[in-house]
Amino acid sequence: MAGFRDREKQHFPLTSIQAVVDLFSDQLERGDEVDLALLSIVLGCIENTLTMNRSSHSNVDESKTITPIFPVVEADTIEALYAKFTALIKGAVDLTKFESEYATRELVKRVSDVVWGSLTRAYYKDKAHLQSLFSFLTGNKLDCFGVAFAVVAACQVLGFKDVKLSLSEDHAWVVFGKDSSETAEVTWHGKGNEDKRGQPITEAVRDKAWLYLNGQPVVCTRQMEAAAMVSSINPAISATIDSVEMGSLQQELLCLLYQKGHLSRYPMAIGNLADLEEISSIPGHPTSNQLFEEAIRVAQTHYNNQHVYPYTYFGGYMYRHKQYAKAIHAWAEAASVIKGYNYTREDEEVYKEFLEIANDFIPTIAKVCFKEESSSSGESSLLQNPAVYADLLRIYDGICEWEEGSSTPVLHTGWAQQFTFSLSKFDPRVRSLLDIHVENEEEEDEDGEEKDSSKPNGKDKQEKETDQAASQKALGVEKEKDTAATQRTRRGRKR
Ligand SMILES: FC(F)(F)Cc1cc2c(N3CCN(c4nnc(C(F)(F)F)s4)CC3)ncnc2s1
Repeated sequence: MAGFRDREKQHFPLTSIQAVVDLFSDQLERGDEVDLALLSIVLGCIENTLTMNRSSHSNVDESKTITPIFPVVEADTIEALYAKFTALIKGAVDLTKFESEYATRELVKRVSDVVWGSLTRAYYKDKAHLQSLFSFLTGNKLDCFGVAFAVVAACQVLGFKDVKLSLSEDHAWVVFGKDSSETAEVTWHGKGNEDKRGQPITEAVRDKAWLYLNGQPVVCTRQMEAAAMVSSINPAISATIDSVEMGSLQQELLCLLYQKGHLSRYPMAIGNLADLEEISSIPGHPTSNQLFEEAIRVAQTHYNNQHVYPYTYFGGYMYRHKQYAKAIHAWAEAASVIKGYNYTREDEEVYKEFLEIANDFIPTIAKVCFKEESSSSGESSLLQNPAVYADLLRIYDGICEWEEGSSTPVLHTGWAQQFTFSLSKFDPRVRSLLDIHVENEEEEDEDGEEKDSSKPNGKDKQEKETDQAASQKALGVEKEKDTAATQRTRRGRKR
């Protein structure tokens, strides 16, 4: 049974990032005995010190040098909070009613009610730093991820090894029972939605629903739950300032988890590490590029390519580094994923991602490249590249297909204006280089005669090639030039 014993105590007092990394490393070696409550309280305590009520001059002296400050975390501070958590949970759940080795729906609901019942009545739910057990125990506040995490940590304290955290790209719930065959809502989602705590996630709820990843969520091991806790670290001191020490701690812990193989089924955590490596890469660590590509491969291999964020992470990275053709290609892949979903009112987060891509990033790319073309020798290869134009059509087609069959509309005229603006910046000749094939469908020409499908766009091969050769020659189509990377300021993300 996890507990606050000599093995843990020997790491205290924690006085540096390395000391916290050593504590995590020791815990991770314990396999599924990783003590979630202990680690969450420690991380929450450090985050609280490094990000809350820090006057902006606290560690800047007259010579403007910034002395790094790392809080000293004493054993008895952590032990007291740990004891408070175990007493709250064990005191509120009568285990004599739950004899089985495996959790039941009643047990899970009871634990969720105990956590839920301890929260203060009214507070801003999407404020920062409400994700940890430190926040729960010292402020009685948790965000929606934090409630799900606290339920799993509480079930660990009660000795139920089968209750596991299940994660989508914008929601969290638990699986439990023999073979993790049962599911249960344990927290709320979004604003103005009635919570469904205690209910199972049925096939009807989950199929074609992005919020549940169409039945392909990340079901966590204990070590992956530690990775989720590290991913939920929020280094932000204010809207514009991050704690360097907290960001470094998050990066070192994610890298430790990565090197031990605990991110191998967790695309978003790999993406979070990639984001941090992009801001300040550490020698010996994997590069951002490698990590973004690995996150995509993991989603393709283990989650039937139902995850959107690995592609939008990568697209954002390519966009920031001005590799626009690769960014547009990644967004086309993201659109190919979202088109398989039906949009509902609880999908605002992924709606915002596509809104920014289609109505901000892509029009900006079109403007920048169009300006380049008119200023230089007309050599903006992007706007003359048929592959990029095809990807753009895939993005718009995917978003339209996403809307089809959905209970809530996605598109409005603003989208159409931006679509047409961006498409209009491309050289008209790229269209003649496009072969839009309709996979194994009978094609009919205008008078209803079956068209010879070997003649795409109604032209025979010979005519087609002549057109293409002429356009290619006229366009001098070549590969997108890589341009210098730009430093990215980390985009704070709602958890
Ligand atoms: F549990 C919930 F409800 F909070 C859902 C989860 C979110 C999330 C996450 N995120 C959210 C997505 N996020 C993104 N960062 N960039 C993104 C992209 F749009 F650029 F792809 S998505 C970073 C952190 N990172 C690790 N694990 C999780 S589990």
